[in-house]
Amino acid sequence: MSPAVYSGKDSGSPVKTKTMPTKNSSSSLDNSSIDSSCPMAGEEYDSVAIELHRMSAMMIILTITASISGFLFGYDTGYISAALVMIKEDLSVTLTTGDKSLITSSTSLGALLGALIAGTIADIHGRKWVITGANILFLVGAGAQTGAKTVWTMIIGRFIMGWGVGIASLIAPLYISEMAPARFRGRLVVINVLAITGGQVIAYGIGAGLTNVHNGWRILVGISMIPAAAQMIIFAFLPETPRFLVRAGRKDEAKAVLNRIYASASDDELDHKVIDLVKFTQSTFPEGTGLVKRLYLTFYDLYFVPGNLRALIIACGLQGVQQFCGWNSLVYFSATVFQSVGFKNATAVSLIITCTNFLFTCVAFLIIDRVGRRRILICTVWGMSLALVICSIAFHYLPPNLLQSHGNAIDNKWASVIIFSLMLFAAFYATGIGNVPWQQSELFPMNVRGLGTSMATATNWAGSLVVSSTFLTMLNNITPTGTFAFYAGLCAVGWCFCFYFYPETANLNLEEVQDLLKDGFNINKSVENQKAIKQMYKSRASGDDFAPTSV
Ligand SMILES: O[C@H]1[C@H](O)[C@@H](O)[C@H](O)[C@@H](O)[C@H]1O
Repeated sequence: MSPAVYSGKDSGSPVKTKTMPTKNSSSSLDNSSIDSSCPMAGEEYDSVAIELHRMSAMMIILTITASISGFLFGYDTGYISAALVMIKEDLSVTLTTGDKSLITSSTSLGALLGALIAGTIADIHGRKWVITGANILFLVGAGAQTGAKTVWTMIIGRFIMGWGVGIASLIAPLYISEMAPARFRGRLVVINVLAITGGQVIAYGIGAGLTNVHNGWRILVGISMIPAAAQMIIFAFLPETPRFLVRAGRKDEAKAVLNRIYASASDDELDHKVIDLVKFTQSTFPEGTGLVKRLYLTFYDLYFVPGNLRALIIACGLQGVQQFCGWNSLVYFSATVFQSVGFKNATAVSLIITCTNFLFTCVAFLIIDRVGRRRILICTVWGMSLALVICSIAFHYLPPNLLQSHGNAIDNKWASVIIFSLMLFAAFYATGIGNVPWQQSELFPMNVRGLGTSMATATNWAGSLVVSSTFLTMLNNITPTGTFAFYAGLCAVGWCFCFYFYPETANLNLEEVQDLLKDGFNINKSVENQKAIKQMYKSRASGDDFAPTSV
């Protein structure tokens, strides 16, 4: 594959021949104007040009508004750590380990189910309305928990909210990546991850502040209804993605949306962009194919077209590594762990860990397009393993019953090592595997993107479910030392997966990713191609090395 040189006629890629744009195109895109028989569609043109425009303020508004979904994902998974130590007897009983595991994992189970259907619903009804649907689930779930008087009401509330979380976790990055100009896509998707980790920090912060407030956890849960309601209202006024509109045959509307994203683009450039999208998104199903047949064909394409299957293996594998490294055991239970080893304000200590996660997601934001996804993972996943080994050793030497013997664990040197090692773990995690898997939509061609991202997101939540429902039992049965050593081993396996299966996809456009995966995982080829592609964008964008990812 020769990097970055494609025919505008064939690929629809932003990286194409340097033929100049046509001057005679119509601004109105009826169906015939973008039919392949149309003269304009047959001309060669410079489709890099539109990608070199500055990003509009509208794109930033869209990204921030969509990222409220990420915030809710983070907040709703984050507050449970504090809530579990605050609930005490407010649900009529003292929570057992089983109750805590169920309350926590019911969200992951709901999210797993939500993620499974989200991609298909988004393909049928559009991305925008799926976000609204997730908001309704957030509101109902939070309402049920805020007023919960029993453990089961709490579990059901968390389960309903989980559906919202699962749907939102898939749809927000999808919405952003389908809206984003190619060269800003990597970073814009990381903004959603910043919102997730920021949401976790805020949940922990409010949790720490409300620790001693009677029924404070109800306030903590209730607060989540504000952003959910706000996003629902704002989204009513925001557009669908151009891709969905094109696929639905609403090309003029798609062009209008593109006009708001590429605010300074010429009419010609916008028309050609729509033509590109048509080539990418047009349905391959014969006219009149029913829903069941469509689903069957999409499944078939995803699992039996080798390139798609490789994309699926990578996307699901990365999401699996993200979850089975054990990070979320800390998000959900760090306060419980710190409390059990004798920290006085356990939630405040947990806050240090989530803040580290947030700060290093900012680092990822700065380097993801520059350094590349693969390189970041190869350089960070081994560090997670190392940090967990240190943590495991420190737990081994930590005196039991620290609370009774010392008053506060913070005075113990092994306790400090635990905090330090978990901060190190969080830093390595957040820079790499915490966000790279959310770039998943760039791996799939449009015809299997909804289903492919559903499968990958479901893998994420399945991992989260397993971790959240087994972590406390593991602590009891194989001790914290054994538990963290186990996760260190899984991180090592995760590193091997990244090394052998994940090619570098940064700076590639969609055709290049598909092409790359067609006949193998092509790790070496992908790494070699990077320099040439970066160089090409640098010269075209006059020194801007903020290169594109995919269409
Ligand atoms: O990308 C996010 C982020 O890393 C969060 O901290 C974590 O809780 C989520 O599971 C993950 O998907």
